[in-house]
Order: sequence, then C-alpha cells, then structure tokens
Amino acid sequence: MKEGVISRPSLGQATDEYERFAVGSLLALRQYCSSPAAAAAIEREGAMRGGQYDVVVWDLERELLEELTDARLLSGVVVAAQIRWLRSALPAETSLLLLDVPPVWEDGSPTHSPGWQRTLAAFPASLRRGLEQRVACASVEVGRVAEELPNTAFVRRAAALREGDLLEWVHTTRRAAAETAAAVVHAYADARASPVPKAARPEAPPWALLDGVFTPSELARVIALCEQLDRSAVRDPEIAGFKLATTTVVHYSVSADGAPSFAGDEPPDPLLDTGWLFRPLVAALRRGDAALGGALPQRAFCTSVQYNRYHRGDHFEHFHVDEVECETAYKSLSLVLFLSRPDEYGGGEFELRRGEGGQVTALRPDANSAAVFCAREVFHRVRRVTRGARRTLVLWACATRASAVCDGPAEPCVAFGRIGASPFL
Ligand SMILES: O=C(O)CCC(=O)C(=O)O
Ligand SMILES: [Fe+2]
Repeated sequence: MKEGVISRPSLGQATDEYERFAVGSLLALRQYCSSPAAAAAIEREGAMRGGQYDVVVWDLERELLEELTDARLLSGVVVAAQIRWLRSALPAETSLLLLDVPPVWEDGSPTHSPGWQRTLAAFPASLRRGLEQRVACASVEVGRVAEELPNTAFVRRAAALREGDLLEWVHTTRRAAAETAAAVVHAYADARASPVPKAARPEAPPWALLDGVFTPSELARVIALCEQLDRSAVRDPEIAGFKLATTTVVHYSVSADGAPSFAGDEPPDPLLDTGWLFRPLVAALRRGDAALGGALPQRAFCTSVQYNRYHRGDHFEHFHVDEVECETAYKSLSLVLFLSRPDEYGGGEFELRRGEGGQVTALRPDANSAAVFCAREVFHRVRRVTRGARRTLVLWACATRASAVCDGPAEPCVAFGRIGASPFL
C-alpha cells in the first residue's frame, strides 16, 4: 500500500458524499452499532463503499502510529485497531481509505488548544517532525483532491485552509470519529481496572416520554436546519430487514470565541456552530435520566445527532437495542426526538419492548417530544411508513466502564463528546 495515493477513476464518482461517507463515520457506526447483525451489515457497507470510494491514503500505521504508540498516546492504539478492522473489512485490492484519523489526544483537547500545544511541546523532536510532515502531506492531498473535485463544498472549504489548520479541521468535522476514538481511548484505560458496569436499577421504568424538548423558537430553528439538510440529502441504501431511511449526522461544533468557523463569501454552513441544537437535547437526556431513576454514570458524554427521515415505504423494522457490547465505551441512554406530528405520517409507529420477551408498546408521540430509554435494555423499532414523512433526531449519552462506578460530583453530567480533562460541563 502506498501512502498518499488517490485513485483517479473512483474519485470521478465522488461528490460531497466523499466527505459524508468518509470512513470515520463507518467506524463510528461500527463502534456504536447495536447488534451482531448490524455490525455485519455495516461491515458489508464498509466493503461496498470501499469499492466505490477509493480515497486518500494516509498510511498512519507505519511511522507516525508507531511513534504515537511509543509515546503512549492511546489514540495511537485506537487508530491501529481501527485500521486493522478496516483492512479486514475491505477487499484486499482496495487501497486503504482513511480520510480522517482525528487527532484525539488523551485529554480530548482540540489541536490548537493550550492542551495540544503542551502535548506537542512535550514530544521528542522526531515525533514533532513526523507530525508536521503528516500535516503537510495531508494538505498536499487536499490540494490534489481540489483539482479533481473543484466544485464541492468540502473542497472549497478544505482548500481554503492553511496547513496548520488541517488537523483542527479534521477534528471539528469528523466529530463522530473523534468521539469514538476518545471514548475508546478512555475505555482502554478504564478496562484495566474496572468492574462490569452497574446494571440499571430494577425498579426503574424502562422508558420516559418527555414533551416540549425545544422552545418554540428553538423548534423553528431546528425545522429550518432540517429543511436545509433535506435539500442536500442523499438517500441511504436499504439494509434489507434492518433499515431504510435517510440519515444525516450533525456534529457538535462550536468555535471557542463564538465567531463563525469559516468566514468568506460562502453562505454560513448550517452544520457549523451547532451548540444551540445540542443544549436542549442534552438537557432532555438529563431529564430522561432523572425520570428513569438516575442511572446515568457520573462521567458521560453525548454523541453526534442523527437526523432521520422516513418517507413512504421507509422503516427501521429490525427490533434492536442500541448497545450490546459494553466492553469499552458504551451507549447508556438513547434519545429519540420526534419532529413530525402524528398526522403528518401513516404507520411509522415507534415500538418499544423491555428485554427479549417483553410486551410491545407502540407510540406515535407528539412533535417536539422525546423517548428516552436505556440503550442496553430497551428493544425498539420503527414500523414502515405508509404515508407522508416521519422525522426524528436521535442521540445517545455514552459512558465508559469505569465511569459507571467512579466517584464524581453528585450530579451526573453530560459533556459534549469530550471526556477526560473536563468531563463535567
Ligand atoms: O428514528 C427513530 O425513530 C429510531 C432510530 C433508531 O432506533 C436508531 O437510530 O437506533
Ligand atoms: Fe435504535
């Protein structure tokens, strides 16, 4: 495998998909997937997309990765594991596509933060040089992609970056992968010493229904965002017997000083500065947790938000729990926010069931309400939509094994995709 190779024929097929379906998302999905069947489906998907999108190869495994692992930066270990998985999932002849290895350091700090600067300053000179070379090399690749795909938003944005900003940009735009890596990094550390996670209290109700999650003005803003996302939506292929829907991932993204992350003559990107969307959802996770008996571990963080649209014939008919493995970082609470009014769609019932044999409850909740439930215990599915469109936002509060039992402040807190130095936002 050669470093920095772009396979030109397959690049010709890529559009903005290029960014959206970068491997990071698949890795994140694989990490978070809900069942062995789902894992298999995602791996198949990985293999298929691997054939379609032969992207930029940054072979981090050989040099930098060794250095990272030597430096005991656990992200190195995580990346190595991800690459191994990726290699096994892709056909042998496919060049490794690894668009984004987010530089998630042990304290989860973004690359230009004081934390990052301190980390970098502590590196041996050889490692620093290695890193700098990688950034330069990545910039060259972005430049080459820009020649191939001059008109995509991704490229316009990427090409405008200065070299030093690249890692920062990767960190921000690939939040889902970063979350996965950050979670796994801590899980590796936690797994050494920690006992199994606390089971949810037996007397806790299995799910909570919350209403009024967004204020009217927030809701108007959410709807406007969704309409904007609908305009560039790409329909996901069906995973038969599992899911057929269109899903867009919205990452948590805020700039430190509140200024727009990208200035210039482009219209503002609706996917930047999304803190306003996350705050009420995190508040709802906290409310849901309280209603369920407060089982959320002390140290928790939330994932990106998935915006799902189910049009006529669409479904998520596979009865599943969102978390099964619990070995590393795990999803603790699931939140499904219903954006559509019940009269806007037919079918599309949200069915919930506690455990394998529990009784099924079918819900068609009001718009702006949310179901919150234990990600490990509550099976759920979405029946086929027969009319109109059903829209939801889905996100999870995640934790690591040790965080289920660690001592911490009395109030459980949810941080935005960051654990480590300041998990208690
Ligand atoms: O969109 C929904 O209503 C549920 C989605 C879901 O169950 C999931 O993403 O795991
Ligand atoms: Fe689910």
